[in-house]
Amino acid sequence: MSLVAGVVAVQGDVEEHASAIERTAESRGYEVDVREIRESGIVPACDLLAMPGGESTTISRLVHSEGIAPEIVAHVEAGKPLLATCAGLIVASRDAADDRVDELELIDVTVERNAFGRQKDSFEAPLSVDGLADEDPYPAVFIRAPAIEAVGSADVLASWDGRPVAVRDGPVVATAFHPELTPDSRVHGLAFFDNEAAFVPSLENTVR
Ligand SMILES: NC(=O)CC[C@H](N)C(=O)O
Repeated sequence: MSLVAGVVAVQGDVEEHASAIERTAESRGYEVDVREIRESGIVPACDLLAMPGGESTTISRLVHSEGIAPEIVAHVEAGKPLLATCAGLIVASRDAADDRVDELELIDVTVERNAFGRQKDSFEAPLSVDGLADEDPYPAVFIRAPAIEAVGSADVLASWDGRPVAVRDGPVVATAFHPELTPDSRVHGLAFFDNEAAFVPSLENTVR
C-alpha cells in the first residue's frame, strides 16, 4: 500500500514535515511518496496534505498566486485530511485578523498572529492532546506561535495558558505548535490516520 502525501512547499519548514510524514506512515506499515507542492496540479493526486509553519503572509500570497489555494479547499471539501501547523493554521483559519492573509476558511476559528508574548517567542510545553494514541504529554514546540482566539464549529484538542492551541474541524487538524519538529509522530498519526472525519482514498477498502 503506497500513499501519496503532499507538503505545501511555497515557504516554511517543508523538509521536517516530509520526514515526519514518512516516519508516521512507516510506523503504520504504509509506504508513502511525499511530494512538495509549489505549483497547481499536484494536490488532486494527494491522499493527505500538510501545510507547514513559516511566514503566513508569504504562504498565503503564494498559494493564491500559484493556483494551489482552490485545490487545497477542494481536497478538504472531499474529506481528505489536512494537517495545518502554525503559519499553516493561520492561512487555513476563517479569520486571521490581518489583511495580508487571504484565509482559506477551512477551520472555523479566529486566530491572532504572534500572540504568545515576546519572552515566550519560542518555548516547549508538555501538552495534553485529545485523541492521541496514548496519554503521555506531547512535547509541543511553539515558535512565534499564533493563538486561537475564538472557536466556532471546531473541536478544541489542546490548550496552553488558557488558550486553545490544537483544534480539529472535520478532516482538518491544526496546531499553533510544530509537531514536525519533534520525533513524536502522534499528532501526524492523529491527523492522517486516526481522524474518523477524514477519508484517505488509498486506504479505502484496507483495514486501517
Ligand atoms: N512558526 C511559525 O509558523 C510562525 C508563524 C508566524 N509568526 C506568522 O504569523 O506567519
